[in-house]
Formats: sequence, C-alpha cells, structure tokens
Amino acid sequence: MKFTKGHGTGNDFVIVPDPDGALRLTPERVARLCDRRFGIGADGVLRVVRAAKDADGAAFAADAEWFMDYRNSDGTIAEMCGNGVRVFTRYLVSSGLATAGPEGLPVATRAGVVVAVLEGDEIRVRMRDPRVYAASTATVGPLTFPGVAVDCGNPHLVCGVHDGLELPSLDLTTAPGFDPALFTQGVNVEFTVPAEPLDGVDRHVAMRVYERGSGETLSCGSGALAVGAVALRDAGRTTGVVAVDVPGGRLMVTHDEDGHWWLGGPAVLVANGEVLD
Ligand SMILES: N[C@@H](CCC[C@H](N)C(=O)O)C(=O)O
Repeated sequence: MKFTKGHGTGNDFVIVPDPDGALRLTPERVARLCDRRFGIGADGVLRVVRAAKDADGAAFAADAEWFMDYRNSDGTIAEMCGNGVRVFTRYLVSSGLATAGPEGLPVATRAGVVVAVLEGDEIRVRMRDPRVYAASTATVGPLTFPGVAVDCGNPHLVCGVHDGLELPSLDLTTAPGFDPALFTQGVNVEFTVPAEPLDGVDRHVAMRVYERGSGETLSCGSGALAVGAVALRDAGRTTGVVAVDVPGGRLMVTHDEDGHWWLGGPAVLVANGEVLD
C-alpha cells in the first residue's frame, strides 16, 4: 500500500490513495498506521477515494469528484477534519489527481462538500458554517472550565482558560471530562486564551486541543473554526478575521461579508512511502 505523509500546522496524516475504493481500511489497520512506535505515526488517516466509489461519499458525487474518508488515530470515523481537507487538497493537486482553479476545488466530507482554494504554500477552505448552540463545561483533573458547544459538522467544546491559569499548564495527557448527555458521540475540546493584539486581524487567540479519537494534537482546523466563531461572537461581530495560534503554528479563521466561513493555513507533504504489511 502506497502512502504519503503530510501535515497542516503539525496536525499530521497518513494519506492513502484508494481512487476506486478497493481498500479495506479496518479500525485496527488505521490504528497500526497511526502508531508512532509500531507504524508510520499520525493523528489520523486520509483515504483518498472517488466520491462515487465510497458508500459515504456517493451522496456527494454530483458536487465533488473526491471524498475525504477521514479516520482518527484510534480507528474511529469523524465527519470533518479542517486540516485534513487542506492536506487532502494539497495531495490531490500535487499528485495530479485534480486541479484547483481560482474558484477552488470541491471536496466531499461526511459533513458535506467544502471548497478548497490554493494560495501558494497556504490552502484556504470554505467550511460548513459553525453553529454555536449550548453552554457546557469541561474538566481537567480538579479544574472545571465553562465552555460553549459548537457544531462544525463534528462536535466541539470551546473553553476559555481563566483565573490566571496559563495554557501550557493544563495537563492534557488524558481526556478532559465532558457532559455525555450533550455530546453523545464524544467531543473535541479546545482551551483558549486571548493573545497579544495582532495587525490585520480582529481577534488573536491561542488554543490547545484534545481531539476525540486522537488525544492532544498540535493543531485542529475544525477546532480553530469553532474557536474563531466563539471569539467573533464574544466580540459582538458578525464578520471578521481571527488568528488562532496552535502549538504547531497559526491558522486563520475568516467570516466574510458574504456570510462564508474560511479556514486558512499551511498544508505540507513531507514524504512518500510504501506500507509493507
Ligand atoms: N484534526 C481535525 C479534526 C479531526 C476529527 C476529530 N478528532 C473528531 O473526531 O471530530 C481538524 O483539523 O479539524
């Protein structure tokens, strides 16, 4: 099995081309590929398959040729991966499987079709609109953090870190506690603090994330989108740009005048290889 390794702000993926949907990708196989000691190592797997050739992708085949079949490193399936879409697009274009014109390249995901636009080293994706919908809390050890639930196609809980606590001081080696009645399918939990004002953006925040199915990662695109949506809401703004600093770099979230939500940042391919088992 051929693979490519890539990342978006340190959120890393094993990319597996399977254009005609011939591959049997079991949860065990995904977990083995993502194992950083016994496999290649990654936060998740991106299976590159024609939408028409995949059971979940087929519904979108009229609008997008390619379907991003995303799996978390524990083998579970997720509806959306914002960094994944950006790296997936980089792979499609670099490998010659697709071209992206100025109007962008549609990519099908389990959360619907998104549109990716190439801008040099960066890829911007017009994402599904985030929906901020409920108050909740997360716990980290003895600490409780008030937060806001955000649906980005996949579930997020955005928590502000207050009371003089520093973001790096949080122990995210184990999963934060959350309300299972609200998040029946689990949740990705983002912790945020305001960052220094930055030229050219309306809000600047820093975030760490504990991802459902993958643990703490260096970045989460859909998480940054959720954080950006909450930051603009809290600022009383209907449009604007939010810079979201993650441990692996910086993502930009924009809500534009046309009502579209964009996620931008670098998307990098680092290696090609072949899996031997
Ligand atoms: N890292 C991703 C999100 C991947 C899916 C997530 N762990 C989930 O289970 O919902 C991103 O960049 O959005």
